[in-house]
Amino acid sequence: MDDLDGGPKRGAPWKRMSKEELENQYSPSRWVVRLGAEEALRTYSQIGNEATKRAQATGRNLLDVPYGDGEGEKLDIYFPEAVSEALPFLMFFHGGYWQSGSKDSSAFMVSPLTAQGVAVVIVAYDIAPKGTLDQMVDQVTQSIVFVQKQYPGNQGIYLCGHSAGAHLAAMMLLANWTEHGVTPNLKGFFLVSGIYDLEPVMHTSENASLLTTLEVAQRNSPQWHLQTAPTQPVDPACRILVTVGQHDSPEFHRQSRELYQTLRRGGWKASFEELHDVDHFEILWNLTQKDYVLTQIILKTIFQES
Ligand SMILES: N[C@@H](CC(=O)c1ccccc1NC=O)C(=O)O
Repeated sequence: MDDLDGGPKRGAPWKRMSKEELENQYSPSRWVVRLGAEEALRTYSQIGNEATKRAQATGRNLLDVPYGDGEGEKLDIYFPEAVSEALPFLMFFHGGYWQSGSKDSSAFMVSPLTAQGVAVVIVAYDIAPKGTLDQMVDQVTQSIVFVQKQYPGNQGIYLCGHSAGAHLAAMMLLANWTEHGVTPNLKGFFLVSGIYDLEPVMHTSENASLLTTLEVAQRNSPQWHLQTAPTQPVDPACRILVTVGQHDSPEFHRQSRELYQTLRRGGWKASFEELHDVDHFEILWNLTQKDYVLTQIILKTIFQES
C-alpha cells in the first residue's frame, strides 16, 4: 500500500484499516438494517422512480431544461401550486458514487416541498465514466448560476445533496462566484450522508477510476480545502445542515462530523444531526413524507422558523 501513515492526516482512523474494512466502510448498502443490500438499492430506485412519476404528473413543471450546452446538462423544475414571483428554490443533487443515479429517479422531496411553496430543481450531471469529478463540480456550479439568472427574484437558493451529491453540494462552499458573473442567493445547504474527504475513497474498488491521483482527490475534497484555507459565507445568515443516518457506517459518521466541526471553526452557521434509526437510503427516501423529521427541518430552515 501507499504511505498511508505520512502527511498531515496522521492518525486518521481509515489509515489503519485493511483494504477490506475500508471497502466495507464505504459501501453504504452493506450497512442497511431492515433489508438486504440489493433489496435496499432496488427499493431506493423504485421509491425515487415513483416519486418522480408522481411529481411529473402534476404538470406544474419544466422538464429537461438545459443549463449548459452539454447533452447531460439538464434540470427539472417542479413548481408549487400557488404561483408566486418570489419563490424559494431547493436544488437537489443525487448520489450514486458519481457513477449511477439520474435526475429522472431522484424527485423524492418534490411533493412535500412544493405543497409548502418551495420550487424544487432536480439537477442532472455527467456521471462517470462520461464525466470526471472536476466536470461534475463545474456542471453543478453552472446549474446554480443558471437558476439564479433565470429567477433573480428568488427568495433563496438552498442546495441539497445526498451521498456523492452532498459532496458536490459541499464543493459549492468553495465556489468563486465572481468568475461566473453572478452570485447566487445561497441561503442554505442540506448535506445528507455525504463524503467530504475523498482520499480514503481512492482506496476503494468502486471509485479508483475516478480518483486517480491524490491531487484529484484533494482538489475535490471540501474537507481538505476548508481545513487548509477556510472560506467565508457570502451571506452570513447562510445555514448548513450536516446530517447522517444512525445506521450509516462509522466512516460516514466521521466524515460528516469532521466537516461540521471544520465549518463551525471557520465561522459558518452549521448544525449537525444524526437522524434516528435510518440508513443511507432511508434518510433520503423518507423525504417523500411530509412528517419526516428531515422534511420538517428543511421546511423550518427555508421558512426561518428555527
Ligand atoms: N454501491 C453502493 C451504491 C451507493 O453507494 C449509492 C447508491 C445510491 C445512492 C447513493 C449511493 N452512495 C453514494 O453516493 C453501495 O454500496 O450502496
